[in-house]
Amino acid sequence: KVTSEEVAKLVEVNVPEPNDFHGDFCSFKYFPRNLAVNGTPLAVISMMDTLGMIQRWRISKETLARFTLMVRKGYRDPPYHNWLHAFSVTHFTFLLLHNLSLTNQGTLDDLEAFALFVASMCHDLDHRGTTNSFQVASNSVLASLYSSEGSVMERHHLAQAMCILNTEDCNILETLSQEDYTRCLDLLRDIILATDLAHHLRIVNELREVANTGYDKKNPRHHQLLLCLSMTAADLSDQTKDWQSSKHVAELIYKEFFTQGDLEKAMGNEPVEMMDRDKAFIPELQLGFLDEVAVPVYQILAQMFSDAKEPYENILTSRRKWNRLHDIYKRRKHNSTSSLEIFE
Ligand SMILES: Cc1nc2ccc(C(=O)N[C@]34C[C@H]5C[C@H](C[C@H](C5)C3)C4)cc2n2c(-c3ccccc3Cl)nnc12
Ligand SMILES: [Mg+2]
Ligand SMILES: [Zn+2]
Repeated sequence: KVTSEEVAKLVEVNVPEPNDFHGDFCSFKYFPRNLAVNGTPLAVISMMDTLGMIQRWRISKETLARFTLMVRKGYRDPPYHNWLHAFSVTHFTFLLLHNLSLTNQGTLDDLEAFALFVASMCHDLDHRGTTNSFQVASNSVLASLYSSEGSVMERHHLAQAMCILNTEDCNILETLSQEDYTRCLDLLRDIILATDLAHHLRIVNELREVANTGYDKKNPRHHQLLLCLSMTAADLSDQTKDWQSSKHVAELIYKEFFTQGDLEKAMGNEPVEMMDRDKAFIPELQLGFLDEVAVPVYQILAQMFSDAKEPYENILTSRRKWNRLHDIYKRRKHNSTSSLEIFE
């Protein structure tokens, strides 16, 4: 799947500093989707090197190169849930670990940080651009495998990550002790399953509790909750960038949603409004998602870590812009506007 030439090219070149990719690379305002896609494998290696993970876990550069290329190849090309999404999620995880210094003061231990980074890369592997409920409704193979446990897609992403780790010369965990190896797989499982937003909604009250009482580094449950919060914050991080970038990403997401809605109609099923291009009013749907799901994530994070204020302020700005768009389009009478017209 990955040629030895591709691997050799990645191994031979010097590992650049993060700022060699862009002056703002280490800042929360940087939009990682602007990086040329052929530069992303090297950027992943540069981020891991900067976080000290290559040395700490004695990862061979060749194994890391092959693993990174295999993960990139493990993504399909739907409008949103592709490798560029996984890369942008991984970049935000890098920002959290690097800018909040989560491992220097023991907020997270080294193995948790490493698992969070690897999970970010792998968390949407082999995504088909359809939701968990669509798997069940369409009786997909993945639903037959996982629907009894729930989080169908997330269990598949985890299985794909395990497959890559079990592939010859791709196992970046091979140098870990038996104890660290076992714990790392458990962490990868918990973190990837936590990317199901239904799971996030189940723990969000507990997250608020921790933010109010204060994070306790001695409490293993607080470590677990912070890993889930960090993963969700990374997964939604496109909404914490500048307005034009956030709007462009929302366009990709609704392209995916509406394609699923078209499929559901073709199957004779009624899609939910969010997936129905004839019914969706995107500014309203976006405001709902920001208020009910996304903004609280960064509010809780900023409450726990003062250095995480910037993404919270950015998503509030983004919300204000969606609100303005909502009012402009709500006032216009012709409600036959095509739902994607707002992206013109
Ligand atoms: C901008 C933006 N909008 C989004 C609007 C809506 C939803 C969404 O899944 N809604 C819900 C609404 C209820 C309660 C739960 C479970 C289901 C039922 C479906 C969530 C996601 C959105 N999303 C994501 C994203 C994050 C993780 C997985 C998939 C995706 Cl697409 N990343 N960015 C965005
Ligand atoms: Mg996902
Ligand atoms: Zn994702």
